[in-house]
Amino acid sequence: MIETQGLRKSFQSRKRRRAESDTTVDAVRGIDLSVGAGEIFGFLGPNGAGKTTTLRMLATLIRPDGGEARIAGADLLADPAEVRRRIGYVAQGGGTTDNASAREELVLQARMYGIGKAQALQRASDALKSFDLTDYADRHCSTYSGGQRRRVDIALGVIHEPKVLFLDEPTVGLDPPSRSQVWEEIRRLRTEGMTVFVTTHYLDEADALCDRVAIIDHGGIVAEGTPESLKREIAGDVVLVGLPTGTSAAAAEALRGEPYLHRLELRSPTGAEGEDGLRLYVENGAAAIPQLLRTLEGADILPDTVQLQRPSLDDVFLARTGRSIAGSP
Ligand SMILES: Nc1ncnc2c1ncn2[C@@H]1O[C@H](COP(=O)(O)OP(=O)(O)OP(=O)(O)O)[C@@H](O)[C@H]1O
Repeated sequence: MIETQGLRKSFQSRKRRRAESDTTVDAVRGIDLSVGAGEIFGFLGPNGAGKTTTLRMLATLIRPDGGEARIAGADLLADPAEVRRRIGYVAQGGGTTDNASAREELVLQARMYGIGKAQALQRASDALKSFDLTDYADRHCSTYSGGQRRRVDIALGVIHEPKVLFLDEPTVGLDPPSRSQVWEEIRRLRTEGMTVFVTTHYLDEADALCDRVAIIDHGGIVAEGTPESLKREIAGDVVLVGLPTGTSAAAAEALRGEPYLHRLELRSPTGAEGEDGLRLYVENGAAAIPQLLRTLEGADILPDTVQLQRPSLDDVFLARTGRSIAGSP
């Protein structure tokens, strides 16, 4: 449903002062993607990784500098108007106006896609029902909660029944219940046969919502697969050790070479700067913990905390890039 080869885009960032020269930002550096019909496909990466730029190219809002793409059977470069008819796009900030109601917005959006008045009214009222918005349908959008407004945004994105829906960071700023409701709406669209391409920098969102995930960093894909298959790459368990300040280098030194240890990162359990800790990738966490405690005791180091975790998508990102998504700028 979405196929891309070598898609790329650079921006010239203008000089701030005369003495400075213009610089080129390679926002997307050749991306190959293949998204099947009816999939929820996640595009996961830290801020500035190139997610929005990729999405905006696929949604025909900016022209790629190179590469090719076909979306819902139409060619992105040769026939962007046809691509536009077959897709829906919901931008990060959404598209609702304060002083219009959800019903008015939906009817207007349907009319803009050339749908007749009677049918537009019918589609609006069907959408209000399926997105659970009927109770506030005729109030101004300015009175809606963040979650209600987000549901209106998504309803606007699918009013013309597109084959593919692009969502840019759909749950930013939402509280946990609203977030779950938005996930439910996205899953419902999948059961109706829609293909959904969603960008996110939330690890749990990619993990819980998406059938497949591509992880992007510095404009390139660093890993791709189902959340489960990506996590399986990181064999074994993760043990997070919180340590007294100033002891992590000595603790790492003491543990290096232990037979049960696959890899070791100097990183506090919360990822916060200034805190000491280790992230240990081990074969079997329950067996490794007593052994590592003995080794640390032998080096006169008493950990503050020890936690056992299953690998997360952040561990996949860490393994591929040496950095954490959660700790990236
Ligand atoms: N119009 C522009 N002019 C110059 N640089 C740009 C422009 N748009 C994006 N960039 C740069 O391209 C890179 C990728 O940006 P992009 O917005 O695609 O990232 P993102 O992964 O969507 O990040 P975020 O989650 O913060 O939105 C960044 O370095 C950004 O500063």
